[in-house]
Order: sequence, then structure tokens, then C-alpha cells
Amino acid sequence: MGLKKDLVVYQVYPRSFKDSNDDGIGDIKGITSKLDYIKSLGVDIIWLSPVYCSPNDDNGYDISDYLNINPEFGNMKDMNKLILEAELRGLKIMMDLVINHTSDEHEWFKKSVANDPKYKDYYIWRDEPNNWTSFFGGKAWDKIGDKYYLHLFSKKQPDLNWHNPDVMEDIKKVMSFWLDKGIYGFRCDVINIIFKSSLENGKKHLVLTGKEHYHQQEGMHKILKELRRDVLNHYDTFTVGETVMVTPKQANDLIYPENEELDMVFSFSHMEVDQVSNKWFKTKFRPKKLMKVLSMWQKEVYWNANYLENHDQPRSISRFGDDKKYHNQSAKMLATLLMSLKGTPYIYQGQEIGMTNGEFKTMSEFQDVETHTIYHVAKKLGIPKKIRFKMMQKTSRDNARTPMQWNKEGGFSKVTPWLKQNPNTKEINVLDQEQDHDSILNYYRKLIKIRKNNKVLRYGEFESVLQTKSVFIFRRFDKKKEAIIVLNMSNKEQKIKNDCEGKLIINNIKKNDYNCVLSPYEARIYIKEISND
Ligand SMILES: O=C(CO)[C@@H](O)[C@H](O)[C@H](O)CO[C@H]1O[C@H](CO)[C@@H](O)[C@H](O)[C@H]1O
Ligand SMILES: [Ca+2]
Repeated sequence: MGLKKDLVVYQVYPRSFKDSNDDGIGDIKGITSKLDYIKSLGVDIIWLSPVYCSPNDDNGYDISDYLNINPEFGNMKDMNKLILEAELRGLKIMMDLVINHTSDEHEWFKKSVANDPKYKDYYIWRDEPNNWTSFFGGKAWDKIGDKYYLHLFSKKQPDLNWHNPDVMEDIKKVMSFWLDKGIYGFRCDVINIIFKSSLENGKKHLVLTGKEHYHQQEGMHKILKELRRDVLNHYDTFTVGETVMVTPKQANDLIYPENEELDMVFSFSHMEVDQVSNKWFKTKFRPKKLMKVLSMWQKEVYWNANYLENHDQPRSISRFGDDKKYHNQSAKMLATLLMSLKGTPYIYQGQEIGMTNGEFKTMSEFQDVETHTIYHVAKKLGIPKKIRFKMMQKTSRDNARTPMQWNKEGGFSKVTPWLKQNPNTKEINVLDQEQDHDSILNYYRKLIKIRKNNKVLRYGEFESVLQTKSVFIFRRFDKKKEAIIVLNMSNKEQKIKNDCEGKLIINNIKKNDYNCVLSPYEARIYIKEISND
């Protein structure tokens, strides 16, 4: 995979990044206007969440035309300019490939409903639904005319029928279209559920009844091999799969080079350390659980796609850190963790300045389809109003989607944004942090530079050294060098047995003496030569 392993990815959620035409919605010209900022972070690839035509039932993850740009975000000319201007700055663009489903307003679905001979089997139709349930809660089937169609997400996101070779051919054309435009690769949305082996009833579960019939099926591997052989291998590409409920073994099956499928996958185990049974039932965060899960994936998986945030998860500082008293220290501690793990690091917009969860006061302030459908399910389950609203405040994906905070006033748009801006933009914003040498933003820049200048942090093996209730120490090593990463993941001072050896190359708390007492959320990286005598 060569140099791909060196690259750092920055995820942009276009709707919330930068509005260039004062309609309160982020757009492509807005992203182009911030390319110098993105470049200044030291990242190499921009992952763009969907910018294709979409009725926005699921904010673009419901695509009605794969070959055209959502007018809310601009047009193809704007997109070509973004690709060109990025290239001029040595930045690559990765698109979101959403091929488990389309929008119900996509031509293919309209023709399928109309029983057009070519398209009638582009989707999954049945006379009677089975008992499968949707990722967004509720049943996974809806009726049009006398037939039911499957939708594992919202009812406006009908699943494509991947048993149909015409679907494969059309998706190959979509991928080639964008690669011919100079796109560097794809983040493949829920790619390990696209092949439904059978439509039998599933074993009943609180969430995702039926998953055994579509999760990680053999047919999926065949599809990925064909897309690799017939499209991706004809270009220099980078692919990462979003693979829900994946195990380390299943991840390796998808990414081992000899399998010719994907370069890496996003797993979810570390995103489930503060919940019971599903993401809506949150529990107290115990750092040791995160240490354990991350260490297991570091040890068992060929190459990891490391992330702590994305557009579907609440902000990491509000989950795993302290977004008040120790905002600066804990954001930097989490940054040190992310950039020191073995694998490709993904930074989500706003994470580099320590953006926190949103400040939603009423359900009407939430825009996310999943938040509203789950709130409805919680109501039907008899969960009291106050509790179910608190659940949404903690778990809603909108926590990650509040407008990017460019300055004290916000700076995302001159008009009221599509989603409530977090008033703490007064304290947490790019402009202030640009000018503050000790800011989270400048700490991320230092970390990314250190990772680029230290091969051991990019390719070194991983070994966990210490995991206590609060302290995580691990090492990265190769034949010549060793890096020791020391993290206090708690808001209390912690003592570690012995002083760390080697040269201290970065730390997040200014002190006179870096001894074996770690301040709250303290982080350190030491590097030392390995002597072979
Ligand atoms: O976050 C999730 C799992 O905990 C789910 O909400 C999410 O639906 C799942 O991970 C799949 O996400 C992807 O596909 C969805 C359907 O396209 C889209 O809503 C998400 O934004 C996307 O990341
Ligand atoms: Ca706009």
C-alpha cells in the first residue's frame, strides 16, 4: 500500500463547514475558500461527506443522482474547482460512496416503482415484509402499490438489490466517473451490509432484527473484489469501508492486500465503550474499557483506520474528555492518543479546535432523521419525556453537525445556520486558536508534523505497556527506535511507577519537571534509540 500509510485524513461535513452565499447552508465554494486552512493542519486527504443531489432526508446519504452536485452545495463547476485547487495545494479529495441504498427520488427507484423492465429488480421488493427492523428504528419495509420495498435506513432510502448485475455495472460507471475527475478514492458507506443473502425472518433483537442475513456476507466480498478488479485497480486509489458491527477477523478479511478488497475499514467497538446494548443507552465512560478495546484492535488488525469522531458520533471531548474545566488538556490528550496509534488517523472538522457537543434545548432544535425516529421509538417504549430528551441530547448525531466555529461570532454564515450553532464559539474558535501558540489547533499541527517526521509513529509495532483505571502507556517500536506514549485519561493527578526514558518530544502541559506525577489529562511522547548491542 506504499505511502498511503503515511497519509492523514480530514473529514469535512459540507452542510456545516462554511457557507459562501449566505443561505445558512455550508457549500463547496465555502470549502474551497478554506483549503489553505485545511492545508495548514498538515493533513493530506479531505474526505467529503456526500455532496450529490439529494432531497436531504438523511443529509445527503440519500442520493437521487450520483453524477450531479446538490444545488444547495453548488454545481459541478464548483466541484471541479475544488478538486483543482486542492490538487494545487497537494491535497487529495475522497468522496463518500453510498451504494447500499439510494434516495427514493432517484430515477432508478422511480422506474422500479413504475415496473420498468430494466429497473424493476434494482431494489428489493416483496409481496409481504419480513420482520427486519431499520437502523433508524422501526420496521424496515414500506409499501408502494401492492408491493413492499426494503429500507434498512429511512423509508426514503430504499436498499439496492446487489444480486442484480446491472446495479453493479451502473455503480462501476459512477465510481469511474469520479475517479476520472481526479478523485483519489472512496469512503464506502455501510459497505458490509450491501448483500442480502436471504430475506428470511431474523432472530428478534431490540435493534437490527435480521442482521444475520445481510451482515458481512460472502456475496459482499465478491462484489468488493469485482469493483477492485474492474475499477479501482485502474487508478491510484485509497479506499476505507464503514463496516458496522465488524470483528477484527472480519476486518482483516476485508483489508489483507492479497484479498484485493479494501485498504482499511472503520470499526465501531471503541465507539461502544460508553453504552449498554445500543448507542442510545449511555453509561459512565471508563477509560480502561477504551484502552482495552483499542489495544486489541491495534494488536489483531493488519492496519487500522483510527478515529474518535465523525458526523455520526457525539464529540469525543464531551464523551471521553472534559469539555469544561480541562477542555484544553483533555482535547490534547485525545489528540495525542489518536495520532500515536498504529494506522491511518482521521480528524473530523472542529475536532482540531476541541469543538464540543451541541446545546440543544428542545426536540425541534434537532434536525437529524435518526434522532427524531429514535425519539419516537423511545416514546412508544414508554420512556418518560424528560429521559428520552436527555438521551437525545447525549447521543444525537447533530452533536457533531453544529456549524464549524471560525471566530467568536461563529463565522460559518452571515445568516442563521440550518442547525443551531453552539454559543461556546465565543471561547472555542479557529481565529483565537490561530493566534494562541498553546492552543489545541497548534497542538494538532505539531502532532501531525511529529508523526510525519518519525517513522516509528507511522510504521512502528504497537505494544500496550500499562493500563490502569486512568493511565494508558503504550509503545511503538521498530528496529531502530521506540516511542513511549503516556496518557492520563482522568481529571485527577496520577502517579506512575518509574520515570520514562528517552527524549520528551511533545507534551500538553507546561511543567518544570516531567517526573512520575501526571497532571489531570496529561499526555507525553518520548522517543529513544534502540541499541542493538
Ligand atoms: O452511527 C451509527 C451506528 O452507531 C449509525 O447511526 C449509522 O447509521 C451507521 O453507522 C451507518 O452510517 C452511515 O450510513 C447511514 C446511512 O447512509 C448514514 O445515516 C450515516 O450518516 C452514515 O455514516
Ligand atoms: Ca450556502
